[in-house]
Amino acid sequence: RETSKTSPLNHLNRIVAQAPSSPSKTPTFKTRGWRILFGIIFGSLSGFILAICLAIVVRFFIQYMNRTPIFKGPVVFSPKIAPKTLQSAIDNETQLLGSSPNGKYHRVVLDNGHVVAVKKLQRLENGSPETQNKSMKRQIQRELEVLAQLSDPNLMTLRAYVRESDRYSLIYDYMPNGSLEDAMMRVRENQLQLGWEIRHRIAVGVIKGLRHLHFDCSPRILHYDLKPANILLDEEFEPRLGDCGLAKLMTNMGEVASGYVAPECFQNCRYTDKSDIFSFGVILGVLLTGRDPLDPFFSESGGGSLGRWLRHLQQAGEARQGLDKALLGEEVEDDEMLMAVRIAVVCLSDLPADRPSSDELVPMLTQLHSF
Ligand SMILES: Nc1ncnc2c1ncn2[C@@H]1O[C@H](COP(=O)(O)OP(=O)(O)OP(=O)(O)O)[C@@H](O)[C@H]1O
Repeated sequence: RETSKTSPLNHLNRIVAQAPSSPSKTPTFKTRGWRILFGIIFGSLSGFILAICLAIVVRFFIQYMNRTPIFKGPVVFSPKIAPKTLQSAIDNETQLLGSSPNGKYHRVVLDNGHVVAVKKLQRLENGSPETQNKSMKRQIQRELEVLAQLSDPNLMTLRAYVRESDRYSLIYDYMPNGSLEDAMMRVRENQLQLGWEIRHRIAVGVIKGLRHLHFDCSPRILHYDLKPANILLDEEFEPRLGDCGLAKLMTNMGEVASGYVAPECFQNCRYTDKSDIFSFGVILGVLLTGRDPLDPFFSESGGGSLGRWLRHLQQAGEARQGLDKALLGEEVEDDEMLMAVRIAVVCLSDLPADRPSSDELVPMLTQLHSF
């Protein structure tokens, strides 16, 4: 009945109104869905990023709080040294043992009668900003702690150190027989006789100390400055490597010991364990020939260096002529020494890859007689 009252136009309007929603309204629903989805993704993403940032901040804060403090004054690793009296003993030091552009060695007698060797290093002139300076001091501190942990009969262990501002003093055991440099000088001046047995023992001890640094320490330690002045001799002439791993504290590395530095260090400043082996080769050459690698003889008529001279003699089958006259004697020992010359020549190869490792050299040198 109502239909009958409605005009055709109204009827049409009602049909349009009751018709299912028009296609123009569908995107509104979809957009809302996308918005919700986008909101969820954005919310969780920003929450995730915020959590990461917070974790980083907390981590840095914890790291900052746990930072190793930078020690000033004496840091002692040996029960034989009293920190309280160490500083005054160093200040009153008397006997100078050795001196180089990197610092000075003194013999110091402590209050309790214990004798130590103190290396007073040159002031660190880094001129760096305070923060960099601090991180450098922290790094040096960590490295000194590693050197204090070294425990091998053929290495000088750091017993203590004292830091005063940018100056470090390193304390080691005092070695009554001085260094191999001192000993070889006395040998050349006929004030000391060192037979092959002792020289061989010194060579074996040096390579064992080097093997400990190269293969037993993690990360491996390179010596960087292996030379007779850094090989100390105890009462039985057993050698101990001194100044191990002090590269960061030495401001004049390489200048002093040019006769012992491997060629690649001059050419491309690349220092590896094989560069230490080259220095060992020169030391073995010094023990066998009794000559100083800086002897003018080598530049005048020895082919330019101890290594080239030894190689030339060995290739010509005349290695015996290179041996220290004071060593020549029994035939068995001569054979051992000639084998040692061959080993020295390989260690002095120009290419680092051609040199044996310290690990290979220990059995080669200890079993000379079996070759
Ligand atoms: N622990 C020690 N006991 C006894 N004498 C030592 C000891 N350490 C060093 N010496 C003496 O000091 C000398 C070395 O002095 P120093 O280290 O200043 O010279 P260097 O090794 O040529 O210098 P650098 O290594 O800084 O280039 C050795 O030859 C030795 O006589």
